[in-house]
Amino acid sequence: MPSFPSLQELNTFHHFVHQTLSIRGDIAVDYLFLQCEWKCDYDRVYDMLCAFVVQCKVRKLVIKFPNERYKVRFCWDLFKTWNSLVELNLEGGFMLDVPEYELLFPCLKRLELVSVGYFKDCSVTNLVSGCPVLEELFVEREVYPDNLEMFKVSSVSLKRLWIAFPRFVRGDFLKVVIDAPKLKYIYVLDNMSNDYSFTKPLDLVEGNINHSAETIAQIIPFLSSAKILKLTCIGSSVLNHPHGLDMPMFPNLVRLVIDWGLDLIPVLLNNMPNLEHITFLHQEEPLIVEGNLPEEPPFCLRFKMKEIILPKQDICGKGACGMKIERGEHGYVLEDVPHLTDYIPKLNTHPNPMRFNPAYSVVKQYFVDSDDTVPEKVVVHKNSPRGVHFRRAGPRQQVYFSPDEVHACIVTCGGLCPGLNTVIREIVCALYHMYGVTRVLGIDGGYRGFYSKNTVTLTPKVVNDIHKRGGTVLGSSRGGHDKSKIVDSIQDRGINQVYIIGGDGTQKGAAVIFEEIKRRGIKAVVAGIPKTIDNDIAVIDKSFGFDTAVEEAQRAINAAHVEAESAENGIGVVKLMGRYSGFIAMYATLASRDVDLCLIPESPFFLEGEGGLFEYVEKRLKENGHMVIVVAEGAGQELVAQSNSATAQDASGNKLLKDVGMWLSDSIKAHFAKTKSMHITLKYIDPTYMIRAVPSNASDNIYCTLLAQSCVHGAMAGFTGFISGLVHGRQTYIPFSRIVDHQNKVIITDRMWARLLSSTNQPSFLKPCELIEFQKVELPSTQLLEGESSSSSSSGQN
Ligand SMILES: Nc1ncnc2c1ncn2[C@@H]1O[C@H](COP(=O)(O)OP(=O)(O)O)[C@@H](O)[C@H]1O
Ligand SMILES: O=P(O)(O)OC[C@H]1O[C@](O)(COP(=O)(O)O)[C@@H](O)[C@@H]1O
Ligand SMILES: [Mg+2]
Repeated sequence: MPSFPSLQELNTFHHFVHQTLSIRGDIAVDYLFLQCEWKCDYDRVYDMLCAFVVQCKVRKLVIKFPNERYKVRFCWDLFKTWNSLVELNLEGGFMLDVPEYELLFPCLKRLELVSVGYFKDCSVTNLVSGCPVLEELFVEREVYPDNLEMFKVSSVSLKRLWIAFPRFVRGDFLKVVIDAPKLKYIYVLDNMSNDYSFTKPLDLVEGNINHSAETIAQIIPFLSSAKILKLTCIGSSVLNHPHGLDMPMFPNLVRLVIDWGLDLIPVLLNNMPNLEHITFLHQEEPLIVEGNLPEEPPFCLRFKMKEIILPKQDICGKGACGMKIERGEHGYVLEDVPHLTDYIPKLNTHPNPMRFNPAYSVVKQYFVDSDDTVPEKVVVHKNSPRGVHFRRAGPRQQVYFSPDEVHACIVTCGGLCPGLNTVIREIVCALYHMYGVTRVLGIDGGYRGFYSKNTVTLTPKVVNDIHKRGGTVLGSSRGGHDKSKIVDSIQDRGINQVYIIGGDGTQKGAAVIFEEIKRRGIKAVVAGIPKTIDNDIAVIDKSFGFDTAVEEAQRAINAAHVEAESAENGIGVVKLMGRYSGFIAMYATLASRDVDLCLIPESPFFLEGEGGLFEYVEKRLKENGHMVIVVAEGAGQELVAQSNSATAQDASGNKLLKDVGMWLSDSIKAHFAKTKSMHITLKYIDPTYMIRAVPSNASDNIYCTLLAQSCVHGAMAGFTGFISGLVHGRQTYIPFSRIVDHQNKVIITDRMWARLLSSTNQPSFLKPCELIEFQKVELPSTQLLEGESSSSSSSGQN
C-alpha cells in the first residue's frame, strides 16, 4: 500500500462509499469501523463519513488513523450532528480541537480516545462536557507531545474512567483534574503527570492506581469509599513511613492489592475494618513488619480476613504464585490460576485490541467480567456450600502484551489425537486475527524440539488447511523433557507465550516449565491445552478428539459385527485405546448397541469358572450365534502379565502395555479348542492407531477452536500456569496443579457404567463383597456434595 493514495484511488473509495450509502438508504447501521492505513485527504473522508453516520443512524463508530507526529486537525463542527452515537472510539492521527458546545453527543455512553492529540487544554474538557449521558471514558495518551498542560474531565454522568498515560514524554508538568461525582470505577496508569485532584468526594466501588508513591498519597483520601483497591507503585516507594501519610478510613474496603509502603501495613489494616482479602505483590525486602504495631491485632484481622496472599519471599516460603485459593461466602472457593503480576508486579496493561475488531464488536458485552467464575459442581442441595469454582475463560478488557511485543510458540507432545492440527491452526489464527500478533513459532517434534531442532514459522497461510489432516504438522514425541534446556531456549529466543498441547504427562512437564520461568522472573506465560484421546484428564467435561475417536471406533465395531454375524459362532474382538481409562471403549459400546461385552482397565474381570468371561461367551453364542467384544488396551493387564512377565516403559515413563486384544483372542480360541464345546470363528481387529490418526470431526473442530481461542485470550490477559478446559459447557482456566494431581477414570459404581452393563447384558465380574469395596473407594466425584469424598474424578457420568 503506498503511503499516499492517488486521487484516483481516493475517488474510487468515495464512489464506493456513496454507492453503499444509496443502497443502504436510511437503514440503521449498528457499527461502523473505519481504518485508514495511509495518510489521506481527511476532510473528504470526514465528509463522506459524516453523511453516512447521520443517514444510517450509526450507534457505534470506530475511526482509526495512522498514528503520526503531525496530526490532522479534526473538523469538529461536523461531528455534532451525530445524534445517534452511543459509542465512539478515536485512535491515531487526530488533533482534537473542540470548542465549547452545550450539547455534542446527546446519547454517547462510551468514549475512547487512544493516542489522539489535544489542541488546547479545554479540548478534552469541552468534548466530555458535551456528552450529557457519558458513562465510560477511556483515555490513552501517547509518545508524541501535544499542547495539553492540564487534563480536566468534568462530567455528572461518568461512572468509569481509565487513564493510561504510560510513557514519559515530556518534561512539562501535566495536571489532572477530575470532576465526576458519580464515578464508581477508576483505573490510573500514569507515568506523565503527578498532580492529581478531585473536585468532589467520590463514591467509588473500585480503584486501581499504578503511580508514584507521592501521587498515590495525593489520591488516597479520595478513594476511601472503595470496596476494591489495587495500589501499585511506579519507581521506588518513598512512603515507607507510617507518619508520611494521613491515612483515611476505608469503611467499605473488602479487597486490597498493594506492593508498597510496608511500614504502613499496621495503619492500613487499622483503617480497613472490613478488609477480607489482601494481596502483597512482590517486595524488594522481606515481608517483616516492624515498628509501631498496634497493641491488639486490627479488627479486620481478627474478624473479617479470609485470605492473605504473600509475595515470593513470604514467611512460609510458599509464594503467591502457588495454588491460589480464594474463599467467599457460603463455601465459595475459587481455585484461581497464576498471573504474570504474581511475580512481576509492575507490568503495563493495554486496552484489548479486539475492541476494534468489527466481527467481535457486534457482541453486546464482549469482554468477560473479571469476577466471572464457573462452578465445578452443578448439582447442589438447597443448603449445600457453593463449592469450588474456576475462572471463566474469555477475552479481557485489558491485556498484558502489546501485539508487536508477543513472540509465541506452539508445541505438541505425547501420542497423537484427532484435532491437534485444528488447535494449532486456531491458536495461530486467534493470535493473528484477534490480537494482531504476527510472530508465532512451531516447535518441531515435542519438548526436545526446543533445544535440538529448528523451529517452523507459523502464519495463517501456513496453517490454513491443516485441520483437514490427522496427526500434528509440528510432530510429537515422548521423553526429552529437559527443564533447563527448554527454558534456556525460551529465554534465548525471546519467546513470551508458550502454548503446550498435550496430555497428562505433557501438562506435568508444562507445570515444571512454568515454575522455572517464574523462578527466573521471565515475562512469559505458559498455557496448556489438554490433549488426550483417552479422556483421562480430570475436571474437564471431555478432551478434544474424544468424540472423533468414539465415532471412528464405530467403523471397527461395525466391521467386527459384520464378520461375526456371517460366521457360525462368530466372535469379533475390537481393541480400542485407553491406557488407564476406558472411556472410548465405554462410549463406543454404548453408541453402537452391537457390542455384547466391554472390558475396561477400571473393571476387573476373570476368564475361568462360574460368572467368568468364558461362561458368558458360551452363553451368548448359544443365545445369539455371534458376539462382539470391545476391549480397551489397558484392560486386564494383570491377567496378561501372568502369561508374559516382561515390563517396560516408554520414553516418557509410561508403562508399556501388553497386547490384551491378542491375548484375549488367543485365550478364547484356546478355551474352545480345549473344551470342544462348540466350533468358533474369531476375528481380531486392532484399529487403535487408525483411530488416532484421523482428522477431527465437525464437533471436535468447533471444540478445538474454542479451546485454542480461550487459551490465547488467557495468555494475552497475562494468566499463566493454566490449561483451558470445558467445565459444564463453559470455557474455563484451570491451574496445572489441579489436573496433574490425578487422572479421570470411569467410575464403575456410577450410572453410566450401569447403563453399559444393562445395554450389553454382560456380567459385572464382581462378587457382592468386592462391589461393596468398590463403592467405598469410588464415590462419584464431580457432583459430590459436602462431606462426600472421592479418590478420582468422573466425566459427567451420572
Ligand atoms: N512428570 C513429568 N515431568 C516432566 N515432564 C514429563 C512428565 N511426564 C511426562 N513428561 C513429558 O511430557 C511429554 C509427553 O508425555 P507423555 O506421557 O508421553 O504423553 P501425554 O502428554 O500425552 O500424556 C514427554 O516429552 C515427557 O517427557
Ligand atoms: O504407541 P504410543 O505412541 O506410545 O501410544 C500409545 C498410547 O497413546 C495413547 O493413545 C494416548 O496416550 P497419551 O495421551 O498419554 O499420549 C494411549 O491410549 C496409548 O496407550
Ligand atoms: Mg498420558
